[in-house]
Amino acid sequence: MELYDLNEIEERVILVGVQEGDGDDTVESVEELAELAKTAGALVVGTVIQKRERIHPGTYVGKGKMEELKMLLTALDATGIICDDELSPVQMNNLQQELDCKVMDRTLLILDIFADHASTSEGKIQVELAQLRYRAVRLVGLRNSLSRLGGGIGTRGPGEKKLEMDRRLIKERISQLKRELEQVKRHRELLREGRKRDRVMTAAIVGYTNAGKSTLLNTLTDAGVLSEDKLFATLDPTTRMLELSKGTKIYLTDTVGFIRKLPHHLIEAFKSTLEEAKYADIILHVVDASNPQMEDQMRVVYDTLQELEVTNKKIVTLFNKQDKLAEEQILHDLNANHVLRISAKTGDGLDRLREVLEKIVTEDQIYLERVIPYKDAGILQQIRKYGHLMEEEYTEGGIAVKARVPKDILGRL
Ligand SMILES: Nc1nc2c(ncn2[C@@H]2O[C@H](COP(=O)(O)OP(=O)(O)OP(=O)(O)O)[C@@H](O)[C@H]2O)c(=O)[nH]1
Ligand SMILES: [Mg+2]
Repeated sequence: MELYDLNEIEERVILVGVQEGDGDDTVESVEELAELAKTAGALVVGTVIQKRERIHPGTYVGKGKMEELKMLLTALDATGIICDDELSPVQMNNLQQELDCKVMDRTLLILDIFADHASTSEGKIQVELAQLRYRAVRLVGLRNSLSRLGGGIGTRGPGEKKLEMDRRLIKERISQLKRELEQVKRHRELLREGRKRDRVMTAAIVGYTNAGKSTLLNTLTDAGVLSEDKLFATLDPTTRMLELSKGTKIYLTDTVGFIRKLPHHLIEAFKSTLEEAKYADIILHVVDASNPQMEDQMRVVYDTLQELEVTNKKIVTLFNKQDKLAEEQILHDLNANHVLRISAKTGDGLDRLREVLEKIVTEDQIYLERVIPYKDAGILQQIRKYGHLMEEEYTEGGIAVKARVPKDILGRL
């Protein structure tokens, strides 16, 4: 009989951050690291922040802090530390030797959460790829670190559980995963092309993790996507059709959330998923208006969109979770176009959102009033398929129609 489940080991961790120069968001970043640690199932028992001109290239923190950490580890009975930046292989090894505890970093933590939440084969391939790339250059440090508890953070994932893989095997596995990903990517492209051929616009729901993106999709379309008060609840994009008014439709795609210091390996591996926004016509940017870090989070979203080369889109900014705000917290000066206050949870403001979406969709369409000869009745089918047939009247001279059609279709009619 097993006395304890290896996955349920209690990890007691100390969070470590370095505030470089006059950087000012270290505290917030470390608070978020605590959320990530919680999501990954660890118990945060302490936090250490060091101010330094720059991160120590060999040991992340300086000598003095290292001594402090050693004492804290014993005093707090901690099993490991989590550093708020991605550690180089050298830093990881040195910390491991100096502190003689499990050494983790922000990237390992995020990869672990992704690994835990990946459910589709595409998600799993992407996570494993990102994990292997991260591990490949840190084999020694990770092996020493992760073998300590025999489980927990850093050991979750679709791939090989043991870290005994050698570099050559990892390389082979990486090429295999890349080939598999190529296929999945093509499949995703086909789906996208299919939607494009339908002439139905797509809106991508993007935003910081936990902003309420999935809740919004669920409230609007009954999509039944998992929404949770956890970071990165969603990894795989879900697309649903939303009927705006009779005949006007739009596709909505829920996407993986963004976070500050999103590991480079993840961006690379998740490119095909993250790129859903790149091929959308409209960006619905969901913001958690109840979060004190709202502005920083919005900036991270803009930066990430830029990195993914998502440009020239119509953006609708949605200040969500209004139901959580006190009257004095509500911003009253939101007059800019396409900025709305909503509650995805209560449904407040969503009628207005539907109106805005309808306006955007119809902006791209041209109003048409015309009598179509009976011999060209096929045109009606085209209008029904690609546009919005508002009225049809059968007269002597032909069919009198009032309709809206996408600009690029007009020539064909
Ligand atoms: N009070 C309130 N809570 C909300 C609202 N919208 C979402 N939430 C809550 O916020 C949490 C996160 O919601 P999700 O919809 O999972 O957020 P997400 O943006 O999809 O998050 P990830 O997929 O993890 O990136 C859940 O606990 C929701 O119930 C809202 O309008 N009001
Ligand atoms: Mg979600």
